[in-house]
Amino acid sequence: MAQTKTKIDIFSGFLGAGKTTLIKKLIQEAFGGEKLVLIENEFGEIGIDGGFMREAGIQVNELNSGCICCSLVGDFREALKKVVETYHPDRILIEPSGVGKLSDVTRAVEGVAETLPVELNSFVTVADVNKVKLYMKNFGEFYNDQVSHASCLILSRTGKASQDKIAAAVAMLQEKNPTATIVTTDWMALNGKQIVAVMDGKRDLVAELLAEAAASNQAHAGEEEHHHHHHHHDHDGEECCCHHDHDHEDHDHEDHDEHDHCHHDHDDHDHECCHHDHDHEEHEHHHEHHYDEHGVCSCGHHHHDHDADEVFTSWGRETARRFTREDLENALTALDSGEYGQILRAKGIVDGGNTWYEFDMVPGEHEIRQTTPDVTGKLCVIGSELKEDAVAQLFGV
Ligand SMILES: Nc1nc2c(ncn2[C@@H]2O[C@H](COP(=O)(O)OP(=O)(O)OP(=O)(O)O)[C@@H](O)[C@H]2O)c(=O)[nH]1
Repeated sequence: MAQTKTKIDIFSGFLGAGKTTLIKKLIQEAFGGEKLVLIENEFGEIGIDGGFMREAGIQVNELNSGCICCSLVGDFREALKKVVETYHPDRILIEPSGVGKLSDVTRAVEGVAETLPVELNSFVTVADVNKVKLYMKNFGEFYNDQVSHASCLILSRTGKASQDKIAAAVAMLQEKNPTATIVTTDWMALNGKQIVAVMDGKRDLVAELLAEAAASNQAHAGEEEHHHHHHHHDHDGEECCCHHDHDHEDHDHEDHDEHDHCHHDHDDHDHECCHHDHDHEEHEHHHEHHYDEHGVCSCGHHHHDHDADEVFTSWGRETARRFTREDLENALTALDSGEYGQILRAKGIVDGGNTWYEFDMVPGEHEIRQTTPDVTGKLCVIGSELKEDAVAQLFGV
């Protein structure tokens, strides 16, 4: 009798998009009775979601050691293999880091699928309807990869969004991914089973992606390749002298019509091999690297993909400090001011004295909820150009 394959579903999406929320909904409403394993890869030093999921009795394997795209070739494949061999689950849900590239994850899954009884079932990307434009522009290299490689795009927060906002988001997403089904209905109005039916509906795309991933895996195994492929040369020996890949293909030339203000000049990283700042946003306009048509910088080096940890910083602390709701309100409001860098995500769980609080923050909104005690308080803040000392001071830790 043929062995039943473990289905793998990947839930990609930028920081704070709603991946965990969606996964929880599907676990409750659609995957009942199945033996599930959730693999989370949080970008950050402190895993917050793991505890929440454990409460629901779901096996969680956290890989907090940086982001998935950095540790992909080693850790991630190993973790996936271990999970399959140890638990033989019906389904593995993978939640990559919000700043992971979906193409990296699917490639790794495909690598594992060659030797284990697993099949890539779906790869969805959750996108906050309010942030599509902003993130496409500022973090396109990561964001657009997630959008363009998805078999299904699921918009979050559409319940409160205007028709125009939703239509604009859909148009931008369709430009990057014309074939994916886009779920625009507020999740609250849908049953998880309806969402899963859409996720499962794009088998032709799965086949396409598998073929693409297989070809890409082969290319990885081979020697050097053309500059615009999404390859990680740090694994096969070709690095820029700054030890990072640089890929500029996703940088657009749109004008700055939003008030977004991220400046990726990487002051705290030594990226000046060619005596130019590797500034991801500014060179949309200044082209300080002077690339020729082969993608070779004037410093004589190829520049390829950025690793997430070049662009995003995560700050995390475990703390026994007590916070009132007001303390948290003030801190989360201050985080959104721009004074602490461009904060993209904050979450945590803290002792509130008579109760405990957990909180979530994405640009423009935050939420504080009462919760049950944890073993200690945890704080996590992710952003670009994060002022870590100031953040620590803000939380008084
Ligand atoms: N109103 C509303 N809030 C949402 C929706 N989706 C997510 N949220 C809220 O947004 C915050 C972040 O959601 P998560 O599900 O943790 O997002 P995530 O993509 O897992 O975030 P990371 O942990 O950064 O990877 C939480 O406070 C959610 O309650 C939605 O569709 N509507």
